[in-house]
Amino acid sequence: MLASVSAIKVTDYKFYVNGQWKESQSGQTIDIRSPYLYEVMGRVQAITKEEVDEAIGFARGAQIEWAETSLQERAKYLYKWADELVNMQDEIAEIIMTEVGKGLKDAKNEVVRTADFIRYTVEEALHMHGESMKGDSFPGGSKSKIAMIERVPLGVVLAISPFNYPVNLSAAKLAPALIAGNAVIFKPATQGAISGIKMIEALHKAEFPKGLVNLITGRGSVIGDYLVEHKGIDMISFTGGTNTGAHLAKKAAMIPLVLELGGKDPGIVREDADLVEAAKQIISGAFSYSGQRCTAIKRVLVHESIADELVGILKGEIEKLAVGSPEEGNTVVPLIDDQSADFVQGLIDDAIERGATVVIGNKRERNLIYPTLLDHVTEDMSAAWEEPFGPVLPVIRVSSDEEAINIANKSEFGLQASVFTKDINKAFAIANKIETGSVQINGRTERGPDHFPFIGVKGSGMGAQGIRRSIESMTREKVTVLNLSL
Ligand SMILES: NC(=O)c1ccc[n+]([C@@H]2O[C@H](COP(=O)([O-])OP(=O)(O)OC[C@H]3O[C@@H](n4cnc5c(N)ncnc54)[C@H](O)[C@@H]3O)[C@@H](O)[C@H]2O)c1
Repeated sequence: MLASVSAIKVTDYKFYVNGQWKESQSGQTIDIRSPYLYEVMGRVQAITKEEVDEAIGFARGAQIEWAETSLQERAKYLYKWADELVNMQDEIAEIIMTEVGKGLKDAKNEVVRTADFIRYTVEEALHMHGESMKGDSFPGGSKSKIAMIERVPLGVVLAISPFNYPVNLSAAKLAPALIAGNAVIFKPATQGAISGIKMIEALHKAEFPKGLVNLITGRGSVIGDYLVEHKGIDMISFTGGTNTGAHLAKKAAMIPLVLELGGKDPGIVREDADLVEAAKQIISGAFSYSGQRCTAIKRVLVHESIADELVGILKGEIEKLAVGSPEEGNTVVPLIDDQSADFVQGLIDDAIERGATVVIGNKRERNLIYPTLLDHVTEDMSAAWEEPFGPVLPVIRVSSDEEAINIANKSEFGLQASVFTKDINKAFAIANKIETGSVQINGRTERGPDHFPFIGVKGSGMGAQGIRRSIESMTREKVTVLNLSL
């Protein structure tokens, strides 16, 4: 059973516009329910379209002056924000835990990692330089023509983030946008909005210019499409599900978009792999935070000759996983809501019905799904293709590297993949053929370290994140040509 040590104090949170915390004119709020305490922990404002217009108006005004300030000056504000986050780490981590059901240690790591992210972003920006070109390198061109190429901000960036890393994935949009001279409209995931509000409380303490960052909360049905189609938005940086991302991409016309979406990352295990090490990586990849990570390992493609042995080791590792409330530091915790748990259970039920074997798991208490390992999963089962965002790991047995590559690439997703083998040549041969943004050799799939480029292809996204790439995506090149009389 889930234990609760928290006494919940329900707080009404305001939204943040022009440097002030405000209640919405709508008079309406949205309840935020803790996924494991099953109680309302707070309420956020359901803001109106007029308030969206107002926030974007303030952002547009503030951005002009902000872009004029020196990089060193902008850096000072961001460093201060990072310091304030570290000062507030206990308070913010407690909120992340209660709101999205993440263990306290991981929640605290998320906050500290975010401060590191912000600092690194500043340092990266301080070391980015433009370039110059002379005209005479092109046939017929003249030495007297010199192009100076610099990066300039895009204007107002709309940052939309998902529930699972409500602070880190939000700051991963705000920090590059701000250091590059943009203003931000930040729309956190509804479940995750209070964590986002806390992050902005830290930002408020850093005394950024008013209106530069505005946090808006509201019902997706009222403000979602309105925001995305708004003429005052110059770029959208979105992280979330593939369906939401695809919907948004259709709505947003003629502005740059970066989309980081869902995944179905395979762990490919060759015959020659160190099975004990591979199993450790796979289990941590698949089950930390109940698999609610975009880069969780979401299927195992294993050579049939070693499949029994691997499945045995995986089962042993799963037996060691702690299951229950995040307040007790468990690895497998209740899912974000009942609907998500129903979806995961549906995938398990469908696989069993079609002949998969339950090695361990298939047990549920409300939205807590016990870690489940399914063997003999075949291509006709939804578990082979759908992203569960929950603690279920399907094992698909293959007879060759080619078959593994083929099944890996048949997926609509293309985020990451892991290849486990002792043969580095084979590892590269497989990696070269895998259609994902990144391939991990002998390691679990994961986003960090945060300065690596992070790329989703096919249904997993568009464009790139990773500190330098994010700054580049939120700026454009501007060319000034000097025509000398030589
Ligand atoms: N690739 C990555 O970097 C990455 C990282 C984390 C999570 N994810 C993915 O995110 C998903 C889980 O997160 P989620 O459940 O919060 O995703 P989601 O798609 O339900 O929501 C993401 C965000 O979109 C907003 N939204 C919903 N409808 C909208 C609309 N019409 N217009 C504008 N915004 C709208 C939500 O309020 C939220 O802020 C998983 O699929 C996971 O793989 C991807």
